[in-house]
Amino acid sequence: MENHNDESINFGRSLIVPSVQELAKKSITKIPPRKLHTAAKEWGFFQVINHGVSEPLLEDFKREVLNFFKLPMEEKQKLWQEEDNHEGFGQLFVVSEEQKLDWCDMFYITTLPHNLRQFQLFQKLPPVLRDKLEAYSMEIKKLAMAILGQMAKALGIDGEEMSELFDDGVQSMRMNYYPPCPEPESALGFTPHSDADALTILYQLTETEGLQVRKDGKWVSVKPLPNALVVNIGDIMEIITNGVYKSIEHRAIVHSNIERLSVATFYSSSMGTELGPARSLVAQHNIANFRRVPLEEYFKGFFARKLDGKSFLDYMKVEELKKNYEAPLNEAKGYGYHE
Ligand SMILES: O=C(O)CCC(=O)C(=O)O
Ligand SMILES: [Fe+2]
Repeated sequence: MENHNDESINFGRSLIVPSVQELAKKSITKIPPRKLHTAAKEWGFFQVINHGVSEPLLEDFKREVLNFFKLPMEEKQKLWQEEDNHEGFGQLFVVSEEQKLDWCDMFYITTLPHNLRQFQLFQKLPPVLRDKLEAYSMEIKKLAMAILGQMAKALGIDGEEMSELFDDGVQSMRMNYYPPCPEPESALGFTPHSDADALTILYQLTETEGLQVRKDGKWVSVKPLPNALVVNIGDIMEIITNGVYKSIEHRAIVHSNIERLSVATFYSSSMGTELGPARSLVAQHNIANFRRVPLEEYFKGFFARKLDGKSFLDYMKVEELKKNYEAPLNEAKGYGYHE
């Protein structure tokens, strides 16, 4: 008898992969490293659902942050930034009177490790907010560690090196309030920038669209999904991965008739560590694309500048360093990087 299989046409084949619908029912720690790797490499931005941060906690934290921004000005004033420290209510990256400002009020606070906290500021927080913030900070650290662990696995970064870098990492939070703006076309809520940290986990508290990501030269909106968290790669991760993952420029736009709120939680490597490409990756790549500096020096340099795209990361690039060496010594110092 004739075998029909011999004649049947096969137009191609594909590797068998798991059902993502089934995968999505499990928690983030089960995301196959390859899927995460592709999202991190191609986009540098992705949303996670079933991330393990409980819905009641997200709701409670949201409510407390909304109330926090509704406090009367006299109350907020007690939590305002001081001349010599940028934690509290106010604005970041303002270095001159002439600079164009963002249409945004923010509250910035270092949450981890405990010894880096400004205890004065913590003590002045409304007690319920403080409780919820503690719980949220812990959960977000767990999530960040799970994602970083999976990324390290996908990249082949040595587990011990990763642990040394991140177990005691620096976590800070930036709560953003974007009020309605009378001229939304001529203002921005948040100027285009990449985040300085390793991994940012952003919680969009309102359903208002506003976050935009630069992808192939176009601004793409990140739609707020209920209970989802937005994850993005920061400059430190670009450096640690020796450039395999890239921090992505993003911005926030504002609207004429509606407010928007978000909380970005930044996770960086530990304070005592040196920032540079992971040694286990440099060994694989045979080249280091970024130089090494103590993390503290990197942060001080970052915060001393006006935010401007990804240009601070360029400073860390080895080619950039070479260019500097060719320049006369006084110009080479002109970056304003050292105190
Ligand atoms: O509000 C947003 O969606 C963006 C906030 C942001 O990029 C940041 O806080 O670094
Ligand atoms: Fe950001």
